[in-house]
Amino acid sequence: MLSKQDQLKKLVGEEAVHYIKDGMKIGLGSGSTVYWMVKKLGERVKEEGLKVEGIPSSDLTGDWAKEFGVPLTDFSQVEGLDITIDGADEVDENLHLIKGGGGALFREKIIAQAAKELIIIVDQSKKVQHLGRFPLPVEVLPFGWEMTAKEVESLGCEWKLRHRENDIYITDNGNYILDCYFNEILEPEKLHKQLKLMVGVVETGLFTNMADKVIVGGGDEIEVIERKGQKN
Ligand SMILES: O=C(CO)[C@H](O)[C@H](O)COP(=O)(O)O
Repeated sequence: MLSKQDQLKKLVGEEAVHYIKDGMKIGLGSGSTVYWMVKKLGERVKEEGLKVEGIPSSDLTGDWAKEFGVPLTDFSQVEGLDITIDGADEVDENLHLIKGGGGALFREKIIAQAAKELIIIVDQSKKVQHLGRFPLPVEVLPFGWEMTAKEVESLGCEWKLRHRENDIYITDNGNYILDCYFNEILEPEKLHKQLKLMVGVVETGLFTNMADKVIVGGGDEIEVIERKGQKN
């Protein structure tokens, strides 16, 4: 029996598959909402003979794609993606996002940038006025991470080095993650740029001005929020 939140994740995950057309190259995000999207996409591939290829943003998503029969490719074979569908940890009123709760933010950003359209799928609990209540994941190089953490802290946050059980969490790229407690991020673009200037920072979980559509599940309803204005 799925929890109410998981029912909403399933609802929006399956809804997003309607935006996928025959022949598309698709960026496959990560997380429990994306799980439902990949599963439904696999059904369409089997039942309708849909010809699509996906690039997964994490090893786990790649495993799901194989399990559900979604053909995979990589960036040595394709020049770009038609669409990327991914979850998020927070979405603000301007469709800026925090991502990386599952630790896949770097590859998620690559597939988000490579796509003509980025669709984000969330349950209503992810909608916020300002980003920052969810700790911002920042992927950092293991070498000298302690120095990088001090630099990050100077921007006004507390941080925790992410662990999985008793071990340091290692991303699919072999890096560490600092979960940064800013509480309220009023200028996400500025903060992202400040962090990216730090030599030990690989990528941040701030996805600003990237989402084209956010599909939000709430109650029995689905709300589709479209971006206003041009992308950067
Ligand atoms: O950014 C992510 C992983 O790095 C996920 O998209 C985000 O954490 C949302 O996950 P879920 O759908 O499980 O709530």
